[in-house]
Amino acid sequence: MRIDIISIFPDYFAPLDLSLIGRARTSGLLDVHVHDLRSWTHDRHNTVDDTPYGGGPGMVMKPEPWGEALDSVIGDASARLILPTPSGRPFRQADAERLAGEGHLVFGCGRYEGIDSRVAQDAAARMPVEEISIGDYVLNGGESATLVMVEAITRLLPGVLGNKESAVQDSFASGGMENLVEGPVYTKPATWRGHEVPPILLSGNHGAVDRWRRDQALRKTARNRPDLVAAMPEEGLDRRDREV
Ligand SMILES: NC(=O)c1ccno1
Repeated sequence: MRIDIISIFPDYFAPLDLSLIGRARTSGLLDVHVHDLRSWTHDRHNTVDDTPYGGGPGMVMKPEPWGEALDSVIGDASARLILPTPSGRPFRQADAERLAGEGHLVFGCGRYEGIDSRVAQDAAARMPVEEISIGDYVLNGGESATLVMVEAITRLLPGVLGNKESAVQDSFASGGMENLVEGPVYTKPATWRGHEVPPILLSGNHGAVDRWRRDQALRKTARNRPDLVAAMPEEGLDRRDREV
């Protein structure tokens, strides 16, 4: 997968050199290019914003630099443009799984009051454009949201996680964890400050452990995310599952 990120703060993406993503880049599993939007400005102040038409507070990002940046970055027709914005569709694990199947993603990080809307309109004439929100809150720009989405997406690429099974058991993962969050996890020592690891986990009975883990996932989901329990298909739950 190739990922291009356009931002006025390219240094924001230094974390993409670290840990699993950094190793995926080094190994060639992932090809990430970060671009400074100001590279596509032509005035001595490298201007990227201006006052909004119609008045109002703040500044809007000018379309010209974005248009030139996207023209330059998006060579192939298969690219998909992602625009992080609080007004976008909610980002879910299913989206991370879907986008992990793409060959080329381009993230456009807006700042100020946002990017002139004609940029997305112009881009949509030649590629899929998705406005996506990582949550119902406002950030100072799209950079943090891009980091979140890049991590959620690229960790699913084959070979990035040490054990691909862990992705299958993740909260919200398709294939059995939709609408569920993971239950509690434990490791050695078996006793710590008087707290015991649940004996079932020491039993060696894998079937019983799997059932216990499923039950704990349901209980934690009911406690922390009753909205997900409400969304579960009725046939997947008995009354007990809905209780904490
Ligand atoms: N909630 C979001 O995804 C977002 C992106 C930029 N500002 O907020």
